Amino acid sequence: MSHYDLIVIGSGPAGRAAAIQAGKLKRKVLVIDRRDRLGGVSVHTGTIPSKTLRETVLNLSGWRERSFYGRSYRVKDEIKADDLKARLHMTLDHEVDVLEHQFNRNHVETLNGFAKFIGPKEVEVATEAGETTVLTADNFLIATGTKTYRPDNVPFNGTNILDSDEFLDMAKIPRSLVVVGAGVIGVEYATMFSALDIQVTLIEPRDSFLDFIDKRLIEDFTHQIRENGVDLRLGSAIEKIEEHDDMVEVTLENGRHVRAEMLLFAAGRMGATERLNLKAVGLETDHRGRVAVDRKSYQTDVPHIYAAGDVIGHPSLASTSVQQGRVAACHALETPTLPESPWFPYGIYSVPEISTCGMSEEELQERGIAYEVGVARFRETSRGHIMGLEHGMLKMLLSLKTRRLLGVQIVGEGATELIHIAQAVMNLKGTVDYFVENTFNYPTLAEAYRVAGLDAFNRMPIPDEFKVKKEERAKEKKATQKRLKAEGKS
Ligand SMILES: Cc1cc2nc3c(=O)[nH]c(=O)nc-3n(C[C@H](O)[C@H](O)[C@H](O)COP(=O)(O)OP(=O)(O)OC[C@H]3O[C@@H](n4cnc5c(N)ncnc54)[C@H](O)[C@@H]3O)c2cc1C
Ligand SMILES: NC(=O)c1ccc[n+]([C@@H]2O[C@H](COP(=O)([O-])OP(=O)(O)OC[C@H]3O[C@@H](n4cnc5c(N)ncnc54)[C@H](O)[C@@H]3O)[C@@H](O)[C@H]2O)c1
Repeated sequence: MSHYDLIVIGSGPAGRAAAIQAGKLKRKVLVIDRRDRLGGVSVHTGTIPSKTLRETVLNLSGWRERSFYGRSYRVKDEIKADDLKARLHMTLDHEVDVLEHQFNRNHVETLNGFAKFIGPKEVEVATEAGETTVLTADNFLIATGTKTYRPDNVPFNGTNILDSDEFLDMAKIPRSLVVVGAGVIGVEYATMFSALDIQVTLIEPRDSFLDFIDKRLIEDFTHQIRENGVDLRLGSAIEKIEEHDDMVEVTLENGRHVRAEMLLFAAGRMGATERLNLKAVGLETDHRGRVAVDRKSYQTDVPHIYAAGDVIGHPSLASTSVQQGRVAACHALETPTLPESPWFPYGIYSVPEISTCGMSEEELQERGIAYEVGVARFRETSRGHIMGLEHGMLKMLLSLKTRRLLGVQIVGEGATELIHIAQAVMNLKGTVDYFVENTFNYPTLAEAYRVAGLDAFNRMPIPDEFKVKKEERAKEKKATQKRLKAEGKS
């Protein structure tokens, strides 16, 4: 029976980062994944495919050029499912290739099969062929991520009533699409397909959506997506979903009906822990199948078993999963490491993009923090004119007491890249003065930071150290007059 320093269950971003970290520390590490290809949800059905699809949609539809050439401008007239899939396969193959190479270089062993605990330091791995292997380790990392939430009353059929894992496999692009759930997944896919000129209805039972984003930004975003053709129905709980003559019909509790060729059900995800047999190690999960951990070390209640990534819940991002996996491996292998920074960005790859870092205006109000706001619109920047941007804004929130940057919210082109300036300034404890003192490349969208910074700066009280004292100024004036007189110039 093989024994390891660390066994990682799941090869998504958390498992991958943990395994490579263990390899760098020259420890014996094994990654088990039930899929025959490494990479997890992130590479195969989540982050990478959805972002590749977005890029393909924007390129083939000519979306970014339409403000110059009109709404009917297209790079390719008839876009088919195969056009979308071609680039997807190339990107995924490349991602898997890079990952396998990284594992090889770092002596990370891999095994394909379903893992379950059979004892505190023992897992059994079952292959698809029905063979089983038992392996032991000093430490374990549960990085099994999530699976889609599929309630029994939704008649999933794998063809036109799909969850988000199946969605990218569609045989044909529908002419009309209903997306249920205006969470991050629902909003991203709804807006991407709307950019392909597909009639999209986005249904959300609650009266609001993406509540962790600043309300003003969401208002701007809602206006834009409605203008782009998304039929957003908030406060619309679903009574039933049925299939009639190749069409999907959604009956809403308010009595209204929505019909479309395809339905995407994107109402959240559940921790993939059901088959791990966590009872065998004395661990429990919450109602969504998630495992509780100490948020600094990622240790579960069983000290040699760690958990990281989506399986521990919020924030459930590939980006944060990577950090968590690395920190967990270091802790398990008793190696000091740098902690995670407090401020990390959210990126929503909708059309248009949204990205935020730090607090929203609502959060500042709840906490009773006195603040000032600075706003810049992309159409007011030269880069925005060059790119033909009609929309897009950056909103900056600053403490009136300390002048520190507390939050930045961006909607529009390049938001997910631009946000890292805010992240750096916030983590380095920067103030509004940073944006006023520093020169930005011109013409860039990043210049919006300077514009928003100045907007707030002009309304903020000037700190004492910047104020030129009256007496000092009078003294200076006198000294200058004296000097000029002595030089015979006055
Ligand atoms: C459509 C979509 C788009 C997304 N877009 C973004 C984005 O743009 N940016 C971002 O940061 N995040 C995004 N995310 C979230 C991101 O994909 C997840 O945060 C990330 O994949 C979580 O990584 P993880 O390491 O927890 O595991 P996962 O990537 O979920 O991988 C877990 C792996 O464990 C395996 N596994 C499960 N159970 C077992 C078992 N018992 N035995 C063996 N193997 C097992 C699974 O097969 C899987 O391969 C998106 C998610 C989705 C669904
Ligand atoms: N760009 C990114 O970072 C990115 C992209 C996609 C997904 N993700 C991650 O994936 C995870 C899952 O995303 P998600 O959008 O599926 O989940 P979510 O929890 O973000 O959103 C689910 C939405 O569905 C609604 N809903 C819940 N039950 C419903 C029901 N029965 N009928 C109709 N609507 C219902 C909820 O009100 C909510 O608005 C998120 O945690 C997110 O962080 C991240």
